[in-house]
Amino acid sequence: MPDTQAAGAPAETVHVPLGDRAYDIVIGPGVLHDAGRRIAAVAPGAACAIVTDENVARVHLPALSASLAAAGVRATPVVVPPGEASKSYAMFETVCDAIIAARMERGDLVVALGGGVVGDLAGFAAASVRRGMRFVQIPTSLLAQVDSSVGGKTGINSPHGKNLVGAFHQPRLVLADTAALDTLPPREFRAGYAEVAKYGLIDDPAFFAWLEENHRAVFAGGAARVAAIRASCAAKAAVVVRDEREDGDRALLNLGHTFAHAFERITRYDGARLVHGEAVAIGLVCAFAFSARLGLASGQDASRVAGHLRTVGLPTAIRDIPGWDAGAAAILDAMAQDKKVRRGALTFILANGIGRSFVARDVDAAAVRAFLDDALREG
Ligand SMILES: NC(=O)c1ccc[n+]([C@@H]2O[C@H](COP(=O)([O-])OP(=O)(O)OC[C@H]3O[C@@H](n4cnc5c(N)ncnc54)[C@H](O)[C@@H]3O)[C@@H](O)[C@H]2O)c1
Ligand SMILES: O=C(O)C(=O)C[C@@H](O)[C@H](O)[C@H](O)COP(=O)(O)O
Ligand SMILES: [Zn+2]
Repeated sequence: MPDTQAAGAPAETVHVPLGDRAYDIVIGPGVLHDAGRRIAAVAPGAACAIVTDENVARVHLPALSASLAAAGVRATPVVVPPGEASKSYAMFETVCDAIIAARMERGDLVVALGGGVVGDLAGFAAASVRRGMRFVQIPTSLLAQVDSSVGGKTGINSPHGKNLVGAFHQPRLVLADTAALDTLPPREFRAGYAEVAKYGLIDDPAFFAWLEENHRAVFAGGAARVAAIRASCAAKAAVVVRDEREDGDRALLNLGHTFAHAFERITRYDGARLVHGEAVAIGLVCAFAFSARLGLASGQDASRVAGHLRTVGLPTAIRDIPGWDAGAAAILDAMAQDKKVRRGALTFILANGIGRSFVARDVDAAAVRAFLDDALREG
């Protein structure tokens, strides 16, 4: 359970001990204003390409630019349109060329200022330009602060599926300014909450129970919110350190995602209909309902998962996706491109109960199809 006592402190650090790729995640209100000093400390003398989106640039780029200028760091902003559609081949090319045009050298930094879209796109550019530049994450959405800024997965989408082109490229530093979340739209905060709940569902039932009790305080901000972010980062860091490149255990972080990524591809990454965290919420409910159907988890646990996510206002059924008209065959077809597929067989993260998730290889596609048929019928 998170320690909310300590959350009043100005900034806290979660260390990610990855040998020569180790880094700190600094969490707290106002850390953005100190970014210049912290960045200059991890990369003395380096210039920065700040990749951000239009929404975030409007509210948070001035503070970052001022902080870098005060620390004597040369910085060039690269601003992309907001939304999942920017995780594209075309935007990847635009961002890489802008970094190169700004004469950024290999030893310079790509700084991602924004949500997971900016983080994944900028990180992949950092992994690619001059065969690998240094990279700093300044996550400004809840989802990015608890998940996407940590662990080094970067990439873009293909029309065939989510995140199908990318690289593992760890950041040198993560600066999570919890005060930056005050400007985040409520829908996006809720979406990020699905990834927070995910950590409880994977292997920490006490954290899930704490969220059931404290979700109002987490949404309200303050100590409970900082505590939830810190606990999420610590949970993710522990898995990443065990299995950086997803040869085994890291797949647990994909709980709900075999479903979620299929929904996102079918809705063509249209954030007006479905954003990633919402897809994850429905995916988590599906993973538990499917586990219950297979006799692994109890129906009670499956209902508890759906009940909590519904309580915070997240969608919990496929039919909650506006304009949904695809059948089980289309969902299965999308799932066939999942990166966890092995020799054509589906891998799911299933659960024996809340906090008791496991990686299930060779899941029977016919069982998935029957489950989806019923889920679509029942709503
Ligand atoms: N690499 C990973 O490990 C990992 C993990 C989880 C999710 N992801 C990816 O992350 C992406 C989703 O990230 P997201 O939910 O942050 O979406 P996002 O980056 O699209 O951000 C959500 C929206 O909020 C806006 N925004 C962000 N911060 C803001 C702020 N402080 N104030 C005002 N507006 C703000 C953005 O402009 C955008 O419109 C997906 O592409 C998903 O696949 C990656
Ligand atoms: O970091 C991971 O590992 C995750 O699986 C975290 C997920 O929340 C995230 O959406 C990730 O991008 C999905 O990874 P993918 O390999 O399925 O694209
Ligand atoms: Zn995710």
